Amino acid sequence: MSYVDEVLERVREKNASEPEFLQAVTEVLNSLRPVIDANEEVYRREALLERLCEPDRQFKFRVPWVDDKGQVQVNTGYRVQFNNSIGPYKGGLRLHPSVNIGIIKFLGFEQIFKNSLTGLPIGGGKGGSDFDPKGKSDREVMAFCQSFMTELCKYIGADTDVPAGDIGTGAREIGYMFGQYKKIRGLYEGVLTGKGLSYGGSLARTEATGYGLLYLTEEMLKCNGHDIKGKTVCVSGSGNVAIYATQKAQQLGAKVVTVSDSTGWVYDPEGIDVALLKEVKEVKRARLTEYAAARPSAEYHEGRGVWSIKCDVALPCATQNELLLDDAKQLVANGCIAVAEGANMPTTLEATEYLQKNNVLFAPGKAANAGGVATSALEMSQNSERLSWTFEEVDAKLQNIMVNIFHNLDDAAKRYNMEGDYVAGANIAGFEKVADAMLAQGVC
Ligand SMILES: NC(=O)C1=CN([C@@H]2O[C@H](COP(=O)(O)OP(=O)(O)OC[C@H]3O[C@@H](n4cnc5c(N)ncnc54)[C@H](O)[C@@H]3O)[C@@H](O)[C@H]2O)C=CC1
Ligand SMILES: O=C(O)CCC(=O)C(=O)O
Repeated sequence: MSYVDEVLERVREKNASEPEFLQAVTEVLNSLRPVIDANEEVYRREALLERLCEPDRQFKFRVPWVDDKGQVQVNTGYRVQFNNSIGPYKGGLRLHPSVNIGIIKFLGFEQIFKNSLTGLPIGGGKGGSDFDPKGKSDREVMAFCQSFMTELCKYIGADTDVPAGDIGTGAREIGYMFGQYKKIRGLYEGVLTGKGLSYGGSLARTEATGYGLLYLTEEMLKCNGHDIKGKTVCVSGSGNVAIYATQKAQQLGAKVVTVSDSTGWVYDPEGIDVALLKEVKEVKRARLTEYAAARPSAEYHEGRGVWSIKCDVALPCATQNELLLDDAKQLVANGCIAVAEGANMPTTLEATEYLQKNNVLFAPGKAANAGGVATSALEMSQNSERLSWTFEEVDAKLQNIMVNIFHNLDDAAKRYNMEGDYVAGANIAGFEKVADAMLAQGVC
């Protein structure tokens, strides 16, 4: 049995109740086969893959807090410190009722390769809680965040582990967590990214994941003889990533015609009105029904359906496993030429394979959405040097990083005779640096 198959079997046995983690490991290890085969003796002796698939450590803790009625509520908090061979653990905090250890492990595992692809010195980690900020008052969100940080602050620090936002964690939550960290630890340091601009945040971090997604998509299209200008784009989600992906796509001359949330979706053939979307989602924290009510050209539909709309480019920006095989078939039938993942692992393995087999350009999330964490690393640099850069400086660095990521994964795929397979290219390019660092640092 090959080394990859042996490790996959062991990982499946050990993590049988964590389907998302198994999905992520299976995708990565399968596409690394040519690299592993070429170095099998050393990797096997050093148990490199076993070490890569086992987090350095994981924390699970109780998060008690008091709601507005005086009732004590209890949630579960997690932080998985997956791999710090190339830098301090770095990765977001997800606040969503679906959060469990398997989801945090899949996200932390993906983060190792994504962070490596940025070219910046950051390792992989992820955390979160099953707390749902939706429908909670600001006071309740603050109470939760303070309690969450009261425990988390024991394990993190500007040079050890630097969390950030993810689903359900935006500037408000990061602010409350930063305040609590500072109060308990007595340190004013860059322990979190995505901070507000008045206390150490970076310009362009809010926009970075969505903008970065478009910079990479634009480069991928250009290198394959297409222009983003004039293209019709379907976006899913309507959170941080979706909003700024939509904004940048429209700035680049494309037309975005859909967005969605967990209850429904909007089709707006005249193009999504970003100012209205921001008002509904960022200011009012309301449902998309409010967008449709205020926009005569928009249709609102319950449930899922974004991928049924004809488009040239699809940008899944909501959550994992939201683009299924049937969606992929529909996209291909409608003439879609490119899919770039704004979310983490939004496309199932079967859907990805189908898209690739049908010559749809496919940019995986660990490359396409790396602009967020890359800009977080730029925020860490600014915090360390006690300076802040202009929006234009950060945006230019982001653009450069995203274009480089595309070329690195394109080159990696070509080196292993898999030209055009950007999934394999991203995994290989991300893996090589981490593997070198792990081997150089000995058995640890
Ligand atoms: N915020 C960031 O900088 C980064 C985020 N990501 C990923 O992008 C994705 C979106 O994250 P954000 O925009 O930050 O979160 P967000 O909390 O701002 O927005 C999440 C969006 O997804 C939708 N959503 C959540 N669960 C859903 C479901 N089950 N079905 C349909 N829609 C659902 C929500 O309604 C919302 O529109 C996630 O996969 C996240 O891990 C990846 C890289 C960086
Ligand atoms: O900005 C960060 O540190 C993390 C962003 C994130 O969670 C992600 O890339 O999925």
